[in-house]
Amino acid sequence: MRKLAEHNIPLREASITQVHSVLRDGNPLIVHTSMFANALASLANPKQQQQWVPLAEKNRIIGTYAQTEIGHGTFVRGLETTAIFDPETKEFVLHSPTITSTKWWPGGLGKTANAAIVMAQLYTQGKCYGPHPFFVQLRDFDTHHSLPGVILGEIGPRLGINSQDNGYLRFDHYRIPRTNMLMRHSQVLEDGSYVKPIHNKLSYGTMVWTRVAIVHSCSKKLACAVTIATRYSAVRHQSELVPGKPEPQILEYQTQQYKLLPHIASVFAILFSASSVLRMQRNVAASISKGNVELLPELHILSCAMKALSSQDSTQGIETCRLACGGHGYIASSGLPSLYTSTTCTITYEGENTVLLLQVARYLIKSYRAGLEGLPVLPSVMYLTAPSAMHQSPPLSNQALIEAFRISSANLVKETESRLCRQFNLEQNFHYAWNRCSVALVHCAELHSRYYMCEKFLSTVESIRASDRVRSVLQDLCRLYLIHHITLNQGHFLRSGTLSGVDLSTLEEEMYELLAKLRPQAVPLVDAFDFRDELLGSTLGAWDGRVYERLYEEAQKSPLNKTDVSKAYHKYLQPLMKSNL
Ligand SMILES: CCCCCCCCCCCCCCCC(=O)SCCNC(=O)CCNC(=O)[C@H](O)C(C)(C)COP(=O)(O)OP(=O)(O)OC[C@H]1O[C@@H](n2cnc3c(N)ncnc32)[C@H](O)[C@@H]1OP(=O)(O)O
Ligand SMILES: Cc1cc2nc3c(=O)[nH]c(=O)nc-3n(C[C@H](O)[C@H](O)[C@H](O)COP(=O)(O)OP(=O)(O)OC[C@H]3O[C@@H](n4cnc5c(N)ncnc54)[C@H](O)[C@@H]3O)c2cc1C
Repeated sequence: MRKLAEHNIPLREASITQVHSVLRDGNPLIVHTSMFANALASLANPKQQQQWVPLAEKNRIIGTYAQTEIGHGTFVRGLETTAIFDPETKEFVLHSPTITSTKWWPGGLGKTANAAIVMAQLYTQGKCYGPHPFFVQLRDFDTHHSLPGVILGEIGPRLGINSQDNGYLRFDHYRIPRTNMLMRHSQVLEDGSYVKPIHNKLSYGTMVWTRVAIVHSCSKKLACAVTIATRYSAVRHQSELVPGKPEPQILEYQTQQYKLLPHIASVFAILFSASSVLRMQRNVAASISKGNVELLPELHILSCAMKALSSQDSTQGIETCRLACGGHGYIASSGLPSLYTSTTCTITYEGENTVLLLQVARYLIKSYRAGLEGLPVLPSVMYLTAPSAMHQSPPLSNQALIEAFRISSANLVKETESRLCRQFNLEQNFHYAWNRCSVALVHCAELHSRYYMCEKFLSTVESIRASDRVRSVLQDLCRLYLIHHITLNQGHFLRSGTLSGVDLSTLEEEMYELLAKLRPQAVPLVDAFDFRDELLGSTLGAWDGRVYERLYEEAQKSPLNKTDVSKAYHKYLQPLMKSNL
């Protein structure tokens, strides 16, 4: 926090710096600096901001974002916590009517936060208007005791991020002033009348913002993992590549290059996509402040798509890096286990990936149908009904590969839409038909998202300002990324007729050549990510390559090594050894 202040970084921008990576097993302040700060910035009106933002900036108020309940995380409309307006006292009464309405999971809620943005069903004049955000004080600002009517606790150990106190929260008819409803987009007036927002999903804005931040953080986490595994692979010598010759660096094995280089490429693909979505988010935020919500659906879908893909890719990439380090990848001091546990949760939080991909698929199907009818569709999905441009680029050029992605994605959407129509004719119910097609729909969303990421990678590399040598390395990496994902998705390209079996064999050959060509660049590429050793926190990945010394030194810190004979020997082992069992 001192560093943020020193560098004049506003609270809500802390999450896109590397400040949170310093704490490896999660951070009780992360939701405060990200979602809470952003909710105040985007959902509170100017007067409310004046009241709470300075206190939050000074950490007098430490907040969290309390939306998920034990019973509902995904289905936000199903939340059960109520906020009923009492016109007599001009207050909202917050209440948790059932066990399933208990808020569950919010980061920092258990012990750290003294306030929260609470999402609750808004009732006024006898009518429910759906989930709305409220600023709620939970603890006394001086003593830190929970306030009467607020029941708080921590939910217990998790797979990872255990330095973060994820909490639970119940309300017992807890009263807050009317003016604590975040009123930038919708309001409840003193007489209880409701003023609706210009778009009914604006109250979901904090989730959209966080999804964009997650994409960025996924590229950083994956960059840490590939740095560790690549440096280690240059230090580690094992087996014989040629019988009788010295043991080579394990990075010489083609299989090892195949494990690492596509994930190094992936760091760039995710980073460039993150920058593109971030730019779009800034434009949309500026438009919204002028009352224009036209591009909000596009931003929602793009952030869902990129959050889903980047969390999946980075999690898989980190696990591959761990495996690529053999036994030493399993030791905590390698840094890889905590990178994995603090990244795999991004698949679930801020919208479970399948659910987000189904949002993308819904948009694809709607846009495809609109395009067929000649209705206007937004830029990222115009290609679904645009004519094929396959013949215009040289065969197997980067542009041709992007076109192959585009046509295959459009083809899959077309096929799936026909399936949906057939299923609808059988079921006579759109929702049942949708469910029956949902595996295919998720595949549509994945291919569309991959197309977007490939396209962003290529267009960024083509326009980037860099020396010829650096550009050439990035071009090779980008090429490797495109080919790698084509080989992983060969079925779609064969089905759409955009690539033949011979094309795929040619591309595969090229991929193997690229692995060898990029091998000498692997260490410089990860060095260029420029992580300090303190930030990586890894015995295997430190810059000086003293892997074995560091492993040994770290082992000395184990509490079991404080004494030669442990207490457990006297208590359990010795009696067992003498018992003749
Ligand atoms: C280096 C280290 C640094 C680390 C730096 C990390 C970063 C910082 C990390 C902080 C750490 C976070 C920790 C986790 C924090 C939680 O996890 S907080 C809880 C997050 N919860 C979720 O994400 C819940 C997911 N669910 C949802 O968002 C919604 O329920 C769903 C799935 C979008 C569905 O919403 P719904 O209201 O039922 O809407 P639905 O009927 O499906 O759709 C109606 C229309 O609304 C549209 N719509 C839905 N949502 C939206 C939206 N948001 N905007 C616009 N339109 C929308 C739909 O597209 C649809 O449009 P049409 O097709 O009708 O045109
Ligand atoms: C580490 C961590 C931190 C978190 N921090 C916060 C926080 O700070 N604040 C907060 O409010 N919440 C937080 N959460 C909660 C998180 O946002 C939810 O867990 C997440 O949105 C998923 O919802 P769920 O748990 O209800 O999963 P569920 O929706 O119950 O998912 C279970 C399964 O059902 C499937 N499913 C659900 N709905 C559908 C559908 N419509 N179609 C197809 N399949 C479906 C899913 O794909 C999944 O396979 C956190 C969670 C974690 C793990």
